[in-house]
Amino acid sequence: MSVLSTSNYPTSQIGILGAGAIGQLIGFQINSQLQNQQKMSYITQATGLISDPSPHLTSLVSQTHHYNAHVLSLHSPEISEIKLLIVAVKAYQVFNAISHLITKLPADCHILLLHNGLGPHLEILPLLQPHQGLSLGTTSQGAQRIDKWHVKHTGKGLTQIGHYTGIAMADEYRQLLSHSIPDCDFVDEIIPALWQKLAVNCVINPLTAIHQCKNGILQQSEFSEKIQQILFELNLVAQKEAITLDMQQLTQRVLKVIQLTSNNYSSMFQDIQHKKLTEIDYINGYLLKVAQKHGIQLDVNQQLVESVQLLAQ
Ligand SMILES: NC(=O)C1=CN([C@@H]2O[C@H](COP(=O)(O)OP(=O)(O)OC[C@H]3O[C@@H](n4cnc5c(N)ncnc54)[C@H](OP(=O)(O)O)[C@@H]3O)[C@@H](O)[C@H]2O)C=CC1
Ligand SMILES: CC(C)(CO)C(=O)C(=O)O
Repeated sequence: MSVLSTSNYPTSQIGILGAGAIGQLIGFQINSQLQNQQKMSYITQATGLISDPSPHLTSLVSQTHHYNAHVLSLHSPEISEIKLLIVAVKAYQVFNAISHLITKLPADCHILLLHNGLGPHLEILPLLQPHQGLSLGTTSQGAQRIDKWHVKHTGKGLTQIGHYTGIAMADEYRQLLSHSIPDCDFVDEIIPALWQKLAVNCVINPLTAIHQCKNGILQQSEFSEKIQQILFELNLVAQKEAITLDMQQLTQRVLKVIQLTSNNYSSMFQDIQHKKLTEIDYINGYLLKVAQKHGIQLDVNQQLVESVQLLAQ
C-alpha cells in the first residue's frame, strides 16, 4: 500500500454508512491511510447521542490494531459536511438506509455503493439530487464481525469501483480509495464488472446454502453441469442488456473463486444458518427480474431462488 502525500488528503469528511464487517474493514483501511486525521466517520442507525467507540481490526496476520473513529447518528449535524458517503450495508438495506439520510447530506455529496448483488442502484436513482453523483463498487475482500466494534480481516481480494451516474467522484477521493484499499481498481465500465461478480455469487451463494457446504465442495464434478446452466442463463440475460461476457473466462473466474475461497462458508450459507435475511433477491432474484423484463424464463435460477426462499422460512 502506497501512502498519499498529506497535501493530497481530502479536505472534507467521509462517511461510512453501515458499520458492519465490510464497512469497518474499509473504514480501518481509509483511516490508516489518513493517519488518524479524524476525517472518517461511521454512520449508524442509532438516533440518540453516541459516544465514540474503540474500534479495532484484526489483520490477516492476526495483529489487532486499535484506531479512533467518530460515530454519527442520523441526526448528527456533521452529516451535512460529508462529501463522500460509502454505503456498506446489505443489498436489501440500501434503499432504506439512504432514504433516511439523503436529505441531510450536502447537495453535492458523492455516493459509493459497495455490496454484493445488483439492483439497489436502480432503486435509489429517484432519491438522488442533481449534483449527487453515484459510483458503484464490489469487493472480494473478506471480513468477519467478531463483536460490535471488532472486525477480523479474513481474505484478500480485488475491489473494483466505477462511475455510474451524475457528477464523477472527485479525484482526491479516487486517490484516497486507490491508496487505502489494497488491490483497488477504478474501472471505466463498472456494470459489466458487477455482472461478473454477480455470476460468482449466482453460482456459489445459493448452491452452498442449499447443499450446506463450504465453497470448495462445488469443485466436485457433480456440480459442473449446474454451474454451466446457471452461467448460461445469466449470459442470456446479459446479452439482452447489451453486456458482453466471455463465457469461457467467466467460468474460469467462477471456478477460480471457488478454489481460492474453498475453505469459506459463503455469506448466504451463513445467513441461512443464522436465520438472517439473505441477499438472494439481489443475486439470482435480480437476474429473474431482468429476465422477466425481456420475456425470458430462467428455469435453473428460478429453482435456486425458490429453494433458498424455502430454506429461509
Ligand atoms: N463480509 C464479507 O466478507 C463480504 C461482504 N460483502 C458484501 O458487503 C455487504 C455488507 O456485508 P457485511 O459487511 O458482511 O454485512 P454486515 O451485516 O456485517 O454489515 C451491515 C451493517 O449495516 C448496518 N445497517 C443496516 N441498515 C442500516 C441503516 N439503515 N443505517 C445504518 N446502518 C445500517 C448494520 O447494522 P446492524 O449491525 O445494527 O444490523 C450492519 O452493521 C453485503 O452486500 C455483502 O454481501 C462482499 C464481500 C465480502
Ligand atoms: C465470493 C463469495 C462467494 C465468497 O464466499 C462471496 O462473495 C460471498 O460469500 O458472498
